[in-house]
Amino acid sequence: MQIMEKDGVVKAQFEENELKKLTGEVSHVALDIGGSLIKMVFFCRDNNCSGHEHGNKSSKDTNGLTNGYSEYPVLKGKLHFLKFETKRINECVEFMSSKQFQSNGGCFCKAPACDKNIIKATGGGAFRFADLFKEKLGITLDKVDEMDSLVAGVNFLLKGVTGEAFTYMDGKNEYVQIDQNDLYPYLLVNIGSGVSMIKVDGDDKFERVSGTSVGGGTFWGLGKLLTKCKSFDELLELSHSGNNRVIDMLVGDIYGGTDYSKIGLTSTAIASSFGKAVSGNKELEDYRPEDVARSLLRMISNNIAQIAYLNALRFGLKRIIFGGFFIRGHAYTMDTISVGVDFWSKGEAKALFLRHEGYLGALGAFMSYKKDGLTDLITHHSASEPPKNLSNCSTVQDLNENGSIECTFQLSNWPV
Ligand SMILES: Nc1ncnc2c1ncn2[C@@H]1O[C@H](COP(=O)(O)OP(=O)(O)O)[C@@H](O)[C@H]1O
Ligand SMILES: CC(C)(COP(=O)(O)O)[C@@H](O)C(=O)NCCC(=O)O
Repeated sequence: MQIMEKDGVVKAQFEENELKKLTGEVSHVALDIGGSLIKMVFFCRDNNCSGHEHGNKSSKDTNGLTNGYSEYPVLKGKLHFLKFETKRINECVEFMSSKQFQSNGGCFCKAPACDKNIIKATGGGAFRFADLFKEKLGITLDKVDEMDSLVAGVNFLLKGVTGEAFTYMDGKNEYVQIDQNDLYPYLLVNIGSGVSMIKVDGDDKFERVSGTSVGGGTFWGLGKLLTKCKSFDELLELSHSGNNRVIDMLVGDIYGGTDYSKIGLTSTAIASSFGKAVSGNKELEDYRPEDVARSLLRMISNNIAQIAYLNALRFGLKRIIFGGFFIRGHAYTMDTISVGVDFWSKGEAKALFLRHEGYLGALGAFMSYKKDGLTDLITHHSASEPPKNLSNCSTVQDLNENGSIECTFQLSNWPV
């Protein structure tokens, strides 16, 4: 069985041998099955951790949990992150089956409300693939609303994980510690296949205020057609060496090389994305795929940044947090978005990015185990070091090494 793609986190944590060691140690799996990717978050107890932190010292069952104690068990371990392509959902199912997630995947607990073959799932695929999970794994997907999950996920990260949020501009990233008393309001812009914009005013207080169908799916879909790239990462990589000016029509192209300063446009500003393709007798083959990829990435990122800014302006929000796997920690994408937000807001609004950008929904679905007795999920320290300077790497992949999150939680529905 091949895992479609291992990002830095997974590579560091889940080489085959490591995966074998995880058997029987995994609990509380949550899925976010989106239009493009399946994101999985699961908790794995530390090997050296018995699973019962405080209270009685009597014998433990095979799960490392106590039998018939008056105290609730406290589990210590890590949250791990993994993703698969939605079109290859069978690989996800095979992975879960091989790790026997169906027998210990839901929860450790025995309370009726917490059946071990029920797992939390969000995203459209929680509806679309419910029968598949039931049929192949005997797992029932307990559906959690996608917007609720995104907000719960981002709030968890912003409150609990040091080094999670950062700004990115001119090749430099800066880690931002957000004061928890000054977290709200903010605009969450989740760039998945499509884009959702959510005004967040409190822990469970939010409103989806806007969205656009021109998102990550558009970039990858059009990019695939126009460049013949075989993978998303190949398309991103290609864009790295491209020059958008070959295809984009700049203000200077229209104004004879000069700025249009009266309305604040420099000669190098893009007047019309892909606009140059109209003039001349060039066919698609006459353009370098890297230039096409670059123009496309710039067009989509700019457009999202502009809609995000307009929504921030609409509600007087100063902080715009960008999530979703479209960003992929890609330097040029983040730079384009940041410059766009800065330019249109005249420096008033700030774009923030997240290290676990693509896992907001899955984390939020994971948090919803709270309702079933998982309480006090406490993170112990940061995912790892705060972001390094990104100037020499094209994606945040390097950053994500050891991106698993150390935590403990308590199971309050453990039978006494
Ligand atoms: N390995 C990948 N395969 C496909 N798309 C990817 C990949 N990595 C990043 N992406 C981008 O991420 C987008 C999906 O982001 P995601 O937040 O997972 O949304 P969804 O929930 O719609 O799947 C894709 O449309 C694409 O732009
Ligand atoms: C329908 C969705 C919430 C699904 O989420 P996704 O799988 O794209 O992450 C999202 O694609 C979206 O918000 N689309 C934009 C629709 C619109 O506002 O025009």
